[in-house]
Amino acid sequence: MDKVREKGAVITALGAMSGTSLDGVDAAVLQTDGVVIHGFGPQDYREYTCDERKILRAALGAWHGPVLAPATDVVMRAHEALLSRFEDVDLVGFHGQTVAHAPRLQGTLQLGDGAALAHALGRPVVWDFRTADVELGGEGAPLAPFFHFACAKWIEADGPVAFLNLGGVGNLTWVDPAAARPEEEGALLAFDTGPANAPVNDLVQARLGVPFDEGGRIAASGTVETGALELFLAEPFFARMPPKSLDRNDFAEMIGLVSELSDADAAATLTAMCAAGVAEAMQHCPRMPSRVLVTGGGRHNPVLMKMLEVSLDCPVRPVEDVGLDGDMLEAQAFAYLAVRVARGLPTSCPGTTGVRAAVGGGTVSYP
Ligand SMILES: Nc1ncnc2c1ncn2[C@@H]1O[C@H](COP(=O)(O)OP(=O)(O)OP(=O)(O)O)[C@@H](O)[C@H]1O
Ligand SMILES: CC(=O)N[C@H]1[C@@H]2OC[C@@H](O2)[C@@H](O)[C@@H]1O[C@H](C)C(=O)O
Repeated sequence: MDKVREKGAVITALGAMSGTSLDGVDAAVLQTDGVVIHGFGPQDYREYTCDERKILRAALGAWHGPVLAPATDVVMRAHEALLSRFEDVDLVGFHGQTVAHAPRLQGTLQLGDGAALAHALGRPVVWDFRTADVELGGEGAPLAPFFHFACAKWIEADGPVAFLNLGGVGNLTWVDPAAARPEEEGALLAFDTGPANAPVNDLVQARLGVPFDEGGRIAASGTVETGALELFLAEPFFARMPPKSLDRNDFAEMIGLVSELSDADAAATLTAMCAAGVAEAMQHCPRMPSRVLVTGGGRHNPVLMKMLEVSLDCPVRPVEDVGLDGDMLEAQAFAYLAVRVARGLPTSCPGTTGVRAAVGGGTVSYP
């Protein structure tokens, strides 16, 4: 614990992320002083079973009520099982599972009890990363951008780059690596781009009983229905200036737009919606980045990657091209943010969430 408090010491932090696509929990170790990335460590993954996923799905959109306790139980059990596999960890960053997100109305809700996890693991746990930002007028999301800033420094980017995360929802971070600190004005612009994999996952789960369109194989043989795509792009979300963030199911009704289409055409159209949302998002970048570095599960989908390449005006590459791990970047982000919280450093700023002033969000619980 002393090391966590010792100013400037490099911490071995373990981050855990249970994302909106509901596939499972990612966990990864990062060595950092909360500013610079000093190294990457072991990582692991715990997939949710079909039954667990059903319980989590049932909790989506709920702020209270009987669906939350069993879902919290699933989240806690999965995290305890996964995180107890790691040794020699100084600090844990625990994101939890977002089930509801409406920052200007009810707030934002991530399931999971960090105090109970600290007790179970015998290590300090940083959690509830989003509430403080929302209370200060921010969107509470996205939060990975401060880590993206550190990644841009780590890859020694010599001009603006963008990170694009394609999970259940998509989010884009434009980074100017010339800035000294992430909270500096003009260093970062970040926001959610629109739905990413969630609508396709929901479609193929409902129609074919499979959790996602592996390798984009279903979409690959389909044709994009341009009328549905136009209706999608007419949604006011896309014209809105950042900051902006989404709940996983904010675009759930898009499935209705493809309900008459074949499986292949419906999957192709929903996949195209994700790419079109990103293309719209690029218009908000202060300057065109030298490249878009893609992280998250969507980069494994060649149909989606091709659509992005065709519709964006700059190269689109997976983050592996610059030596990062796109399956673990978010888990690493919450390890990084945990150290920042423990050190009293900010984790969001007006450019990333629209919060009134740079703020460090998160609660530290000790065993
Ligand atoms: N091989 C693949 N082919 C096609 N799609 C894939 C593949 N692997 C993963 N995906 C997609 O990526 C999703 C998982 O992405 P990821 O783990 O980045 O999401 P997440 O962390 O849950 O979401 P978020 O970033 O929104 O919180 C899967 O549900 C699936 O839709
Ligand atoms: C409220 C919430 O959990 N939002 C997630 C979600 O998944 C992707 C996108 O929407 C992003 O805004 C955020 O996650 C990432 C990890 C973030 O905060 O940067």
